[in-house]
Amino acid sequence: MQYLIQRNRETACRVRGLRDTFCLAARGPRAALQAQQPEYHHPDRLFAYTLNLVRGVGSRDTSEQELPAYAAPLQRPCIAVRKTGYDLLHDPWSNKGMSFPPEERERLRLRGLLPPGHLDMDLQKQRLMEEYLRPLAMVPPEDSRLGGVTSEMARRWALLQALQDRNETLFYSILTQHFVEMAPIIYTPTVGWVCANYHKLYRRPRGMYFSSEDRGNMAAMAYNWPQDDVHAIVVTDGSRILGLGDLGVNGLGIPIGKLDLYCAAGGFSPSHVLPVVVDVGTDNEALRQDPLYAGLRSSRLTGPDYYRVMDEFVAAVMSRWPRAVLQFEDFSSQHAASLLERYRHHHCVFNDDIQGTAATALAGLYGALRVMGKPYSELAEQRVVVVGAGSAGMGVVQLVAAAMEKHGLSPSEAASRFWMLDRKGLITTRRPGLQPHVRGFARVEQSEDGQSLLEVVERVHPTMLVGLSGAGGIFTEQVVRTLDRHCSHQRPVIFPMSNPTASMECTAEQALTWTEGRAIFAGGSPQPPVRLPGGGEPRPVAQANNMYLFPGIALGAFIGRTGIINEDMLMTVAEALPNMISEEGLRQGLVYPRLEDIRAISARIALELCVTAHRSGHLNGPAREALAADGGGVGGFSSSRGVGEGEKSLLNFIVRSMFWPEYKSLVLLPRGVGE
Ligand SMILES: NC(=O)C1=CN([C@@H]2O[C@H](COP(=O)(O)OP(=O)(O)OC[C@H]3O[C@@H](n4cnc5c(N)ncnc54)[C@H](O)[C@@H]3O)[C@@H](O)[C@H]2O)C=CC1
Ligand SMILES: CC(=O)C(=O)O
Ligand SMILES: [Mg+2]
Repeated sequence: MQYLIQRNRETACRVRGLRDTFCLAARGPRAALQAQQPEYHHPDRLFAYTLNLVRGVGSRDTSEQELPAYAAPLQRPCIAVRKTGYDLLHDPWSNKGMSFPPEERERLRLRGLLPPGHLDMDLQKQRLMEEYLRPLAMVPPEDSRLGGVTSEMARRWALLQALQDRNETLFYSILTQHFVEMAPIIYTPTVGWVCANYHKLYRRPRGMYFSSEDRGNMAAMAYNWPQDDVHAIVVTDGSRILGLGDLGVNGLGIPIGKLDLYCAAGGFSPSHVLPVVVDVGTDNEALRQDPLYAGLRSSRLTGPDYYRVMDEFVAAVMSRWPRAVLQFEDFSSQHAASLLERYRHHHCVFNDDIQGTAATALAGLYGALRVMGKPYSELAEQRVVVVGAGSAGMGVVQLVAAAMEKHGLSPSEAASRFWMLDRKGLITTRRPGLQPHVRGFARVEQSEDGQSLLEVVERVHPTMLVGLSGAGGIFTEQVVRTLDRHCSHQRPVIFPMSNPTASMECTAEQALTWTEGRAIFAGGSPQPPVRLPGGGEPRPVAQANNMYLFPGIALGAFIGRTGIINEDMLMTVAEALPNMISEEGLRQGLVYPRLEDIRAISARIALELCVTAHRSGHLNGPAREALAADGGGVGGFSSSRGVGEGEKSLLNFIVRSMFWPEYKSLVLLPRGVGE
């Protein structure tokens, strides 16, 4: 028997080169097992068995009586692996994708690296064969909800996704070079289609999954992620993905898309960002019934249970990566604002839909004033109708009102410049159960409660119309023409900001046609240039999307170690962005700077955020030192505000800190070094 072990050990060591592990594992009662179970005479099988003992079972105090129970898993053939976690998933010889059973996920440190659901090999084959036989069958041109995403866009997404899985440096090099062309492929609108179909498109794991079934384990799970130094995390609970509603764990596509922009536009390194979905169930019945759906099939947690899961998640990731910026993305309004309030004072968190969108909308409205040759202070004269009183709409109203106060209005005067509508129409103080932050902007004329958008526009004569409802097409021809007719002393400003394309409240072509070119327009998703009847050059169209700001906000907060992101910072970046519009852009009616310059824009936004943070004592680390130092100049911006010497130095520091995708020399570390 001793001889048998010796022989097997030597063979296994020779074959596998894993002597240490094997020798450790081969101590104890394995000899008896070999005597009883001839299949363990094969070195691979003996090795796998002993390895399993080391990893899990074997950590217990074993005895010969227990051997048959230990032997049970080995009724099925097994192979030896040395890799665990992320490395194992990316090893094609051992990877099983979503077929890893729960005990292997635990033992091999895969927990959190795969969706919580399980697919057996039959389902995996079925999914592949469906696509094999009907390529891109998931793109239904007739599905108006996802309109705007063609099969060609889906094909390009798949191509880029496969490249990103193989070679991130090449992926980001191409993406930064062709940003304007490719942003609609990796981000809105294509990402909306991707999320709706993520359970069919899923190939390789990307990011992390925490679920309500992981309660009690999240702090440990965070260590399954292979990177010790994460700089930015984008998390969703999948409850409100763009204007597409509850998509459960499929929503992970959004944090992935956002972080692609963090890297391409904001200069974060791809190896230091982490996309996450927290799976608390889904109320999307169609997904729950779909055999390929990869998330929990229970209905969504709510109330204290929900917050317990989120608290544990935030504590887990913030304790492993305390310097990371944590961005909340596409949480339904039921939880978005309360989550932000819950964590914003203790961690560097921000909600992109509330805060990033608010700053972007305010920047666009200032941009519209610049297009009209008016000063920012004219904002206080505007009459603003906002359709959609959810996270995004309320965030916008609050920040724009704060800006009006800066321009001299009292809080009540500022509130009186807004008319908010939700799916029940105009919101007045008559509405029961209004949350305090909505009540402050509810109209006091209670008899008008529930008025339609058309009635409001007819009566109020707004100058600015913002859509954040997710309700595609509700800026009808009649609404837009009425708005235009009553907007005699300035051009009407129309921002249908919902995403993806089919959820936009109207298109650029509609708004410009119905107003005969007078509208100053910006839409949530990209729009092609519009050629108006009567000829002339096609008019380029601005995109009112928070992608203009969130990469720079996160970059500034991370580099400046600000610890918080507050309203002052949002206000500053909103004021800075329109200053980057070129004179030609203003002539063309563009309310945002050129998207081609997104990296320079992000660097500048990061600078503005850091400078504001410095004023309130929130700037820390090397960024604060850089601001105090003299430095050389950095070019590339058209800003009306000059940049002082300290700021030049800080801008240099920011630009130098940004990831740039290029191949670098790789060296092989000798064994033992850096381990
Ligand atoms: N362009 C951008 O940067 C951003 C765009 N968005 C878009 O804004 C939309 C809303 O996002 P959230 O506020 O987070 O969602 P939410 O679910 O919190 O709020 C939606 C609001 O729209 C209202 N609404 C729905 N249907 C309506 C209708 N037919 N008429 C009037 N109001 C209606 C709802 O009552 C609710 O008040 C989404 O489509 C999202 O993609 C959100 C963030 C950023
Ligand atoms: C752009 C974005 O964050 C949204 O549509 O939700
Ligand atoms: Mg969003």
